[in-house]
Amino acid sequence: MTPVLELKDLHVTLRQHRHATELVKGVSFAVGPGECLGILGESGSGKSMSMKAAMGLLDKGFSVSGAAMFQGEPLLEKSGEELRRLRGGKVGVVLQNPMTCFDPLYRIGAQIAETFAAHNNWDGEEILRRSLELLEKMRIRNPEEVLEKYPHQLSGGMLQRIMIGIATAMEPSLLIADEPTTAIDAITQYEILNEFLRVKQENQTAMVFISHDLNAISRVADRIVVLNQGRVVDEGDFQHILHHAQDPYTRLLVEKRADVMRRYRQVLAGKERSYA
Ligand SMILES: Nc1ncnc2c1ncn2[C@@H]1O[C@H](COP(=O)(O)OP(=O)(O)OP(=O)(O)O)[C@@H](O)[C@H]1O
Repeated sequence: MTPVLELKDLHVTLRQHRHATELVKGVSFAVGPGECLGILGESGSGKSMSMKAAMGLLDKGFSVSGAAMFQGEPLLEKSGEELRRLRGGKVGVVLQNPMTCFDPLYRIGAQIAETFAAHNNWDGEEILRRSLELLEKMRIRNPEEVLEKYPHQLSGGMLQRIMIGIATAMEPSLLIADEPTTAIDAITQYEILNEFLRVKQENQTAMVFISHDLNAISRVADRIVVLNQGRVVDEGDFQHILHHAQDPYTRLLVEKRADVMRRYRQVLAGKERSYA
């Protein structure tokens, strides 16, 4: 089966003055329909850069080589306009900083409606119904009021949820989510991750879920790729990463998680004793 997304020996180099710095050094992976690939790695390891390069989101200072294929078509050969059409249509992209994805001058409702209208032939009533539905799915209270707000009137977490809502409502073939739950509290995060799982199962959406949060990744990802300094250093399912990861940073994340789980069990045991 043709993967939905495939990166083959992807390199990204930043050229500044006469200096060239290679930031992504030959990354390869593939994601199939209904599969979620988690990309784990510390800050600066090249997680965002790899996906931005594939989706044409880097400016002219960066040169990209290798191959990135979407449903068998080469992405690196597509024009800026073709890639723009793909994003928000067949490919949903949820970026790290939600503020940059909204226009400060327009109300949230108008921005959701614009995205819906650009990619569907829904009438005004259908757009309003779907806009309210997406806010409700993202656990946003008073959705009618929220549609009337400007971006600066909402919290970062709310904007992040709205962005996830828009991307998932478009039922894309591929959803790329870069640290999508960083600004969201733990309980809402749990519900949002369920929404990712639902979309993956119901629509057979392929997903790339970028995070440095091993717990979040372990809930949604079927397979995990670990990046370190622009290279893939570990790859496998969650159990493999938990027990056999070689990379020191991955080990550190795994140990930190084990430590949290140990303390959680101790607290539970303490509670049980005090109830006895
Ligand atoms: N606009 C830029 N100009 C110059 N270097 C950049 C730029 N953006 C990123 N880099 C560098 O590219 C490397 C990879 O960055 P990238 O954003 O992919 O990291 P990341 O793994 O996604 O981490 P984070 O989670 O912190 O975003 C880092 O060394 C970073 O400093």
